[in-house]
Amino acid sequence: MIERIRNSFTESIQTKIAAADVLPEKIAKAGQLMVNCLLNGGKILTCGNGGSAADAQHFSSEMINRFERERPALPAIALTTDTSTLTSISNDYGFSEIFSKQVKALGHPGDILFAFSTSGNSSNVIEAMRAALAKDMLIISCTGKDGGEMAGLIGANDVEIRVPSNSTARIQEVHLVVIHSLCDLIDSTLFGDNQ
Ligand SMILES: O=C(CO)[C@@H](O)[C@H](O)[C@H](O)[C@H](O)COP(=O)(O)O
Ligand SMILES: [Zn+2]
Repeated sequence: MIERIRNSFTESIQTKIAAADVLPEKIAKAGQLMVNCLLNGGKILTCGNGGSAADAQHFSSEMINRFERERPALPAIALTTDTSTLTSISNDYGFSEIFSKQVKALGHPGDILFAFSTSGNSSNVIEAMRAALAKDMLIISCTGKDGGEMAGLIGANDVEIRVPSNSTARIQEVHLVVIHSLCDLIDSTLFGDNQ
C-alpha cells in the first residue's frame, strides 16, 4: 500500500517535470489569448467529462470568484453544471450534444472554448469544438495521450496544451497546474504583479 502511494506521488512529480519542459510556451500563448478575449469583452466557456468536468468548473469558479488575490469578477461559464439542460439535451438529442448546444446558445465570436479531455476523444467535447469553430470562437484545449480527434480540430490561432503522458490520472494532475498557471497569468497581466 505504502509503495503504491509513493509510486503515485513519484509518477505525478515525473509527469509534471516532463510537462514543465514542453508546455510553458503553449500555456503562455493560451494565457495571452484569454487576456485578449477578456479585454475585448469576451468570455470563456469550459467543458469536460468526469475529472475534466471538475477541472472545467474549477477554472470557471476561479475566474468568477477569485484566484489568489482580490480583483474584479471575470466572465466564465462551465457548461457542465445545469442538470436540467444536460439531461434534456441528452434525452432529446444525445449525450454528444450536451456541450455543443450550449455553445450554440451562449457563444459569441471572440469568446473562448476551454475544452478538457485526457484522451482527446470525448464526443461531446469534440462537438463543442465544432460548434465553437462555427461561432468564430477560439479554442484552448487541455489534452494528453496522442491528442485524439480533438488535436485535428485545433487551428493556427488555437492552442492545444497536450500533457506528455498516457495515464488519465497523471494527465488530470498536470491539467490542474495548467489551470492555476493560466489564472496566475490572467491576474498578473490584467491587474499587475502581486508577488
Ligand atoms: O477522473 C477520472 C479518472 O481519473 C475519470 O472520471 C475520467 O474523467 C472519465 O473517465 C472521463 O470520462 C474520461 O474522459 P476523457 O478525459 O477521455 O475526455
Ligand atoms: Zn480522476
